Parts: sequence; structure tokens; C-alpha cells
Amino acid sequence: MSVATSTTATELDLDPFSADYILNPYPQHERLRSKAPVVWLERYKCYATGRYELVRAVLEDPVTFCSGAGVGLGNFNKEPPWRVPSMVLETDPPNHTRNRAVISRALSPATLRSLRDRFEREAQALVERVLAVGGTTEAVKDLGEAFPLKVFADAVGLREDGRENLIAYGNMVFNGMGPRNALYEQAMANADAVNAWVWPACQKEALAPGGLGLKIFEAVDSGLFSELEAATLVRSFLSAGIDTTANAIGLLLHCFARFPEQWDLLVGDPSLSRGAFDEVLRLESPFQTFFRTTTKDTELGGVRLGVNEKIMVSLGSANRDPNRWDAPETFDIRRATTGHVAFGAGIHGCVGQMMARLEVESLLRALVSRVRRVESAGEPRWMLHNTLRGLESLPLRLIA
Ligand SMILES: O=C(O)c1ccc(-n2ccnc2)cc1
Repeated sequence: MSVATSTTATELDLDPFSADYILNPYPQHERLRSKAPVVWLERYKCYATGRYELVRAVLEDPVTFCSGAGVGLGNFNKEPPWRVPSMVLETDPPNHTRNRAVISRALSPATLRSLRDRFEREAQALVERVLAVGGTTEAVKDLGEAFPLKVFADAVGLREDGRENLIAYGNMVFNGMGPRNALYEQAMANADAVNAWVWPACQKEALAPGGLGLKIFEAVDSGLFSELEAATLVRSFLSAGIDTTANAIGLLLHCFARFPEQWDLLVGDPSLSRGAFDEVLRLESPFQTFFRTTTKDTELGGVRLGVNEKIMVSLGSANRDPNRWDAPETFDIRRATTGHVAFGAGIHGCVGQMMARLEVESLLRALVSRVRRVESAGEPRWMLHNTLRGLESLPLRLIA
């Protein structure tokens, strides 16, 4: 009988936060998957895996791989975080369970149903505005960012002025999950000014009646949380709800501009919208990398891991792992996408995913009803970002 022996992690000279990697990640993902089940990145002194099965194993074992020391490269046990930790993203059970329940309740199916008409009307108006100027658009700004900044920020009940701070704040939150490189420093450049808008915007008196923000403060009235905790929970909406969806919309439009026959399929059958969004998420993974911290000496894929070490899980790689997906690099809106990890997995699986789906499907249906073809109107430019995959610029022509 052969005794499965565990090994120490193999080193791999990989730099997931370099421009080369970010601009052409797929060959790097292949290196990561094929080198070993889990590798050691000496450059960042962390473990890493890109294999679908092992990414899921990490995300589904929050006891061994915790979030309380941060879900970026920075280990809160070793260095203080740049902001008060999130009560949802950067916590473990039991606190996580209690805090996530409040957010989940605010984002209930009933709440989302009550928002649908408003989201669909806004989406139709936005599409008409683009078509009214001839259909040419800088899609990242005009559609990707504009739509969540209107409908999600309104749904939360955020003040109208200064919402551009939400894009800058998202950049801080997500670039802040990477190493302290140039991208990190650039994102943090005007942190004081951005924080000076964000934190007051999370306070009870700044939130509009009937919005998701005040729903969180209702938990204060029931004695579950302090006002400070409620404001911190509202801050999660501002952190998570804009840049992620904005980038997902940009990636979706980029996919359809590259594969017009998929757009034709969708125009022919708009009920394919939900599957189409999931396939965009699987193919492009707007959120590329998460980290967890080991809570004990453990093993993963036969590789020994030390305690209190960071492990990077590449969602982007897992969503294109050929051991899990047939022809992973093809964009097929009819693909069976169940099991993709673009929204993570396990207890920290994206609590906002139904909100994201409502937003993106509302916009997609509005586009499908009026746009026959999505055409490139110039070379897209990829964003350089430590955590999110997205486009800096996406010139398109929407043909009615
Ligand atoms: O609670 C927070 O601050 C927070 C929660 C979730 C995210 N997130 C990560 C990926 N999609 C969303 C970001 C920030």
C-alpha cells in the first residue's frame, strides 16, 4: 500500500501583480496550475494555487483558511490594515455569520424584486441616451460605471453629490489587497479626500429613507449593533458594490464585441441573459485573486503549508482550469457555468451576487431590446490593477 507522502511547496517565480502578468494572465495561470498543486511565491512570501479543485477547497474551509487576517496579501496578524477591517469580508464565524445575516437580509429577494422596475427603467434610459448620440460610447465610463453609480448607489440611499469617490474608493479597497506596489500607492494617493467623503456617507443621517443603508441601521434599533458597526456594515456596500459590477459590465460588452455571433444568439433569445452573465464571469473573472491565512500547519493537494501563512487563490485561473471546463478559453453563453468561482464559494460567497445579477441583467435586456450589434470603435485598454480585471477604456459603437 503506498503511503501518500506530503511534500513542501515548490517555488515558482510568478509575479501576479506585474504588468506582464496582468496584461496576459492566461499563460501565467497555466504555469501556476501545472507547476504543482500549491506553489510558494518567494517574491511575496505566500503560497498560491490556481487549480479549480484546490481553490474551492480553500474557500470552503474557512476554519483552516481564515479571513480574519485579511483577504489580501497583507497579514493583519503581522501588519495593521490600512482601514478598519470589514465586518463581513475580513471576519470569521461567529461574528461573520451574525454580520453577514444583516447584509443578506437587506439584500433579500423581496427587496431585489422591489428594485427591478426602477433598474430596468434606468437601464432603458441609459441605452437611449447612448443611442441618441449615434451609439458611439466610451463603454466603461458611460455604461460600466454610470449604471451602478446610479442604480446601486440610489438603492443604498447614498447622497447624489460626490459619487465619483465610490470609484476611487473601490480602487483603494481592491488595489489595497495587493502588495504595496505602484498600483497600491497610486490608489491610495488621495485616500484622505476619498475617506472624507465615504465615511460621512455611511452615517445614518446621510442615508435616504427606504434605502438599503437605513435597513442596516434598523439592526441598531433592535439592539444587535452599535451605530458605528452599522456604518461600517454600510461601508461594505460602498466598498463592494460599484467597481466589481462596473468592471463586469465592461468585460461583458468586450466579450460581445469580440464574439458577435453570441450577441446574435442573445438577441434571438433574451432569456439567455442570465447564463450570458455567468459565462462572462467565468471567462474573465472580474475579481481575480483572493487570499486566505492558514490557522494551523496543514496540507493542501499533498503539499504541506505552515501556520499563519498567506495563500493566494486565483479565481481567474480556476475559472479556466481545463481539468474542470471544456474549451475554457471559448465564450459560449449556453455553457453550463454552474460551479464557477467568480463570486467566490463557501460562507464568504458573494452576498451581493443577486444584486449584481439584477443590475447586469437589467442593462443587458435593455441593450438586447434596442441594439442589433455591439461593435468595437477602437483599441480597448486594459486596466492595471492588483485585484480586479477590467478595461480602462472600451470604445464601442452600439448599432440600433
Ligand atoms: O466589506 C467590504 O468592505 C467588502 C466586501 C466585499 C468585497 N468584495 C470582494 C469581491 N467582491 C466584493 C469588497 C469589500
